[in-house]
Amino acid sequence: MLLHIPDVLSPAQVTRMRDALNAADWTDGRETVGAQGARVKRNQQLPDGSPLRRELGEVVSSALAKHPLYHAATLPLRMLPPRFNRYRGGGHYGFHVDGAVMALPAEAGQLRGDISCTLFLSEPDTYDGGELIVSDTYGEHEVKLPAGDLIVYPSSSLHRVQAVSRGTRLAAFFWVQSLIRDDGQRRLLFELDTSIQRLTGADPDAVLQLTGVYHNLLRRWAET
Ligand SMILES: O=C(O)CCC(=O)C(=O)O
Ligand SMILES: [Fe+2]
Repeated sequence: MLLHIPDVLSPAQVTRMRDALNAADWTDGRETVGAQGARVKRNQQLPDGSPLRRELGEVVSSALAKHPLYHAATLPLRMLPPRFNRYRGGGHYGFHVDGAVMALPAEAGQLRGDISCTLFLSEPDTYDGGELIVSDTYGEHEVKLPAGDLIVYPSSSLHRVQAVSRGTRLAAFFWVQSLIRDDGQRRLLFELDTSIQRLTGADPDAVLQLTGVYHNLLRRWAET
């Protein structure tokens, strides 16, 4: 499921983040991928160990923790601390698939990447190109969102970032291991949850029964 989650960061948070990123030291994005990814990746990232990455990553993580739509859509079990990237002057990232299993920091074990996330930090009219293109069984989807908005999509999808021919595209990106590994099951739960929210107040008995169904499906399918 490809889902647009608006307003993860406020305009003030985005502005503060962009100011800090514009003054930051950047490193070659190829440092965090294997040989296959390095062949198609032409962007820059904040160094993994940089204090700024940690500080801004915590702002993103705590904004997500408070976002009901993000929780309903991803059912997160754990996430990799966000990284930050920058594309400009023709920077791009060709078609690739994200790694299936990644190491968590501080030897905290591993994460299975179920869901890939990009949080846009530059306003779309300040750069040309930079669309995230996600390919799935229904074709290719082009995504370019307002600053502060998030796109989530299955990590199993091939995806790429179009070259940025004017301006600068800044973003945060990260991976989530979901309680629900299967994208189809996660989508069903999300649709059920969304309908229950809409019904709330209308028919308390029906809402109670459907809430039971939701939790019992989650109980069947969740892996912790
Ligand atoms: O910049 C983006 O939107 C996506 C980056 C990406 O696909 C990756 O780093 O694996
Ligand atoms: Fe990727």
